[in-house]
Amino acid sequence: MSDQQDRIYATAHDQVARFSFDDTVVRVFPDMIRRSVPGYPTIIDMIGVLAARYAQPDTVLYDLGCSLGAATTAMAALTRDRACPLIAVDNSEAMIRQAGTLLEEAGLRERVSLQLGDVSTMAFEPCSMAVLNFTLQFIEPARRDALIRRLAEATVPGGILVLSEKITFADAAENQLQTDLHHAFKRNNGYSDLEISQKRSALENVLIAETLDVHRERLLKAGYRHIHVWFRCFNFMSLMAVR
Ligand SMILES: C[S@@+](CC[C@H](N)C(=O)[O-])C[C@H]1O[C@@H](n2cnc3c(N)ncnc32)[C@H](O)[C@@H]1O
Ligand SMILES: O=C(O)C(=O)C[C@]1(C(=O)O)C=C[C@@H](O)C=C1
Repeated sequence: MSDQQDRIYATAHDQVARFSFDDTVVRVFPDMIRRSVPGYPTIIDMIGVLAARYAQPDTVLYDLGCSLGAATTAMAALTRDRACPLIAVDNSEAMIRQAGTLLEEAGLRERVSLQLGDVSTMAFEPCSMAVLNFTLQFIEPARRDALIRRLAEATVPGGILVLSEKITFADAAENQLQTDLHHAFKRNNGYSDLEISQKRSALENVLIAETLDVHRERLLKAGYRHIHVWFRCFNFMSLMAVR
């Protein structure tokens, strides 16, 4: 059900509706994210590698805004030797339903607690790794500080937050260049100019990107001690913040 090609914005819409993670998106999500986010497969693989290094026994591993559970699956595969419960959360019913099917097929339903919920209001248990893989950008900016602070408080010493985001740049020319290069990446992956522009309208005021400096300051203020950007391509990056 979820391996179809993304053609959602291929035909002209009179009015482009706000982007939402509904059934239509779920059906094409693996194709959409792979063709829209530069380096997405690498980022997923490396989340597994980071889990192998940072997962501490008897602490939780969180996948927050898990969509179909790609990061959960990568973390589970590389931490089989440790008693770390995995908790995967998303506030889209359609995503959670399909994630349940996929985790079942992968034989992971026992190990993973899949929860429908809002990550900006949920309570966190002591964790050694939390992943926000392209999720924070969809959370209201006014709620971001409190979420990151609560996550930092729940993270055990030596534990990490992996934060992947689309970013903006303070310098207008650089912002334009990186945005153009991202659009060239999408075009090279088969998206038309119409698809690119309609998707962009749909994401307006839904995906609210911030600069790397804003992310860095928020993380340091929340109590993370070190921040390492370990992946960047055009206007997409992933960092790890160490508690
Ligand atoms: C771009 S997708 C994340 C991709 C996923 N982490 C992965 O690696 O494949 C963003 C996800 O965040 C979820 N989301 C957005 N706001 C949320 C919130 N407040 N609480 C929980 N999930 C949220 C969306 O439903 C969507 O599934
Ligand atoms: O398609 C775009 O232009 C995006 O900004 C990418 C992005 C993301 O960063 O999450 C936006 C929504 C979809 O979930 C997939 C990818």
